[in-house]
Amino acid sequence: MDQNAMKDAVGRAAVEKLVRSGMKLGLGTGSTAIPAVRHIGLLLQQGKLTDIRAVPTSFQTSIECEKWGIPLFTLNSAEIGGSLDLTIDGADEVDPQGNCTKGGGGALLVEKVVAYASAAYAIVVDETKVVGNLGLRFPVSVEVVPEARVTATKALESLGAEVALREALRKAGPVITEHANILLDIRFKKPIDVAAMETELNRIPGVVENGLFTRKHPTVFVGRGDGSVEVRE
Ligand SMILES: O=C[C@H](O)[C@H](O)[C@H](O)COP(=O)(O)O
Repeated sequence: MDQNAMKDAVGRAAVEKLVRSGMKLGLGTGSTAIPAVRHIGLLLQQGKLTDIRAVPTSFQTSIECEKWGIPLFTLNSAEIGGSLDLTIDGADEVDPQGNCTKGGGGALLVEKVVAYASAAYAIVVDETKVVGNLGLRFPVSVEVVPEARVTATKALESLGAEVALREALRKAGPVITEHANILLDIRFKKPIDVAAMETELNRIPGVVENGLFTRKHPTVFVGRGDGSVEVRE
């Protein structure tokens, strides 16, 4: 089974197991979360799901919801009231405890606000994302105000990280996030205390948010090459 089919299968499995009519849902970003969004859209169109109120985590997710007619709100909307029943999202890496890193698609800021406002949290990944320790192979994303690029880089290096400014692919210059910030990609040479590091990174002046997600205990859906989906509660 190829990776796209795996992502479809894992997204569908999470929706089938967890999404119910009447829910206030946070919807994630990226190539693994979007198939879950599509499946919700399909179930709505088929009348198998009703009364879904969705909060998207990015421009990409909003567009997908618009395509499917999924009713969109913000966390501030009266219909949402700042709390969600469930959020389904992807991840860059996930460890055996369910801690994860996010932000490979640049959407970590709203993703974290939405995740931490959700009663239940589900992560959908393919098996290549499961690691023993976070941040050694795939970098941890750190969203920083542009004015703090150099000072934040120095502070991150003093925490033992290798730091790289995320460059845009088809534009000269850095990636600019949906909130007009830059992204620093940081990689560690040895295992870190992920919960402590999530707090520590946000203490650096100019850091808006970081891609370590350690304060929720998600249900993790892992798509495997043989087409099966493992559910880790
Ligand atoms: O900023 C993007 C998000 O955190 C994504 O959920 C994460 O990067 C995983 O994306 P994908 O499923 O495309 O690998």
